[in-house]
Amino acid sequence: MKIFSAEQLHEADKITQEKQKITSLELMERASSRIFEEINNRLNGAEIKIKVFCGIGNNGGDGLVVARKLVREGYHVDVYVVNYSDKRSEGFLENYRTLKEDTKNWPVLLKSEDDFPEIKSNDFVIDAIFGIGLNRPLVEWVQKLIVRINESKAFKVAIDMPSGMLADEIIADQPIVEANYTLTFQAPKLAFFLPETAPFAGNVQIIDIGIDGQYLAENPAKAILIGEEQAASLYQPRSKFTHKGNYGHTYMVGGSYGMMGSMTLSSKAALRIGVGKVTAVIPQCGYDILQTSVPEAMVEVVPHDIHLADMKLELKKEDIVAFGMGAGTNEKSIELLTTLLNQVKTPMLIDADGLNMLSKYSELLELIPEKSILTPHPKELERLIGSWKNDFEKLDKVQKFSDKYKVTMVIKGAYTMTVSSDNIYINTNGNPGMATAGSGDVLSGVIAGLLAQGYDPAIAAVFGVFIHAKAGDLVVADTVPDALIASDITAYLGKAIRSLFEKPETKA
Ligand SMILES: NC(=O)C1=CN([C@@H]2O[C@H](COP(=O)(O)OP(=O)(O)OC[C@H]3O[C@@H](n4cnc5c(N)ncnc54)[C@H](O)[C@@H]3O)[C@@H](O)[C@H]2O)[C@@H](O)CC1
Ligand SMILES: [K+]
Repeated sequence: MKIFSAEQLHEADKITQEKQKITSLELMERASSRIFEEINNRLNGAEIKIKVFCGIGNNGGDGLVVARKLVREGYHVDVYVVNYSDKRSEGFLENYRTLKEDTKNWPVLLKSEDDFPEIKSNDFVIDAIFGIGLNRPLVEWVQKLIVRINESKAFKVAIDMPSGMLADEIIADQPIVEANYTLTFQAPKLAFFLPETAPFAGNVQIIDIGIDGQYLAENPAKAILIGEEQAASLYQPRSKFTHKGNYGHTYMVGGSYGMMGSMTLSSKAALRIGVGKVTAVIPQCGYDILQTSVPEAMVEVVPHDIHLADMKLELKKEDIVAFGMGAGTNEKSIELLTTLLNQVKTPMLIDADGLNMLSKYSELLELIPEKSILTPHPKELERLIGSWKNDFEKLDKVQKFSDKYKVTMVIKGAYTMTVSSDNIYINTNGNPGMATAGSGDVLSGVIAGLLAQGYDPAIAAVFGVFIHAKAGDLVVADTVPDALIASDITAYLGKAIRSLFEKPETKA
């Protein structure tokens, strides 16, 4: 699913009105009716006090329409107009008039802190103060109102966006409504998925308001949310008349004394995702460990007992090399990475300590083979690209890094983002149980295994991240997040792929 910028969404509204020959007011009525239906379905006539906070733009207009419909349905509704400016939109003014005429429900005008109503924890708050039009810092009393709404602990539903949040940037230290639900129009917004802002959106539900399909199809997305259907379309099924040579050979290079588990986890995951052959390249101390715990893998040892050291690998031109899992940053290990970067011409996967080596010796960055995949967690990312002032700047820096070095970056987190030059792919499945030792090693094995099977690197990253997270979700469906360990993810990789092709009624 595509994610558009606020500017694109404003344009999409306009084009929809032109093409469908409807007024802005009619589109607002349509959109807000859908919001009303969602809320009404959930409340189901509950005797609850509803407080609707409306701004004076079109988001406020939506709030007024929803309020009018709730009043008509017999709910107890109080409407507050957050009068932050005199520039009321036509959609607001028209619906303000209708609400008053139609329901005799007079909104309360809020102009300062003195006017704030008491909000109780059992109230139901609808936030229609700002939507995608918010583009500058809020005046102080409106900030205080948002803080007051949050402190109330009332259940909060935001229309289109939680107020205070911008779709495409962040204003430092500005409070944002902590919504339990965000009912958002037509397309998700990028801010819903970034670590700093995502928690404020709560559960996001997309409300289809019939925006022009051609606009949505033809305009470039700011980012893409990867869903099951799309993941399924990326999968490359095996054909009958093939042998292991058709499924690639991946060299997993890493490990050090005490960290050999990284190599067993990543090697096994590469095999489980379907690679033809795996060779683990490890220090001598890991020989028995690897041979015993991953009998399907071949093992080559480097000329050192407890850490990696320089050696020449006999690679075929299509072989894939994954470097860094559990490697440590010993000088000798860096020599091996340098040799590999000079030798390998196919895209590599670089993870963990491999990334730390690249940060420490930035001249190595120039040697990374084109289309390689880097899989940093936030700390490793910071060492690579420097610090950022907010998540939007981080994405911008990652895109520039990806462009400069022609690599795909997998930014690991609750919502993992894969950045390949202009494209940002967002993964939302996965669960907190996956925040556990070794889960990144499994991901490296999965992506390297897909690369070796001939997946295009960006696709190997996107599909690998999706399947890894899906496997984690299937594990948790059978247990609790706390109990998940990394090898469980590997064990469920097959089920994760199979789940993409199961009919909805047979799905777990
Ligand atoms: N016909 C349409 O265009 C539709 C619009 N819709 C709603 O309209 C919303 C967008 O409406 P608007 O563009 O009117 O914007 P908002 O209602 O989000 O904001 C109102 C106006 O406030 C001003 N503003 C921005 N930051 C401010 C600040 N810090 N302090 C004071 N004023 C500030 C801006 O000029 C902005 O236009 C969407 O989020 C959605 O809820 C929906 O009804 C769907 C249809
Ligand atoms: K809102």
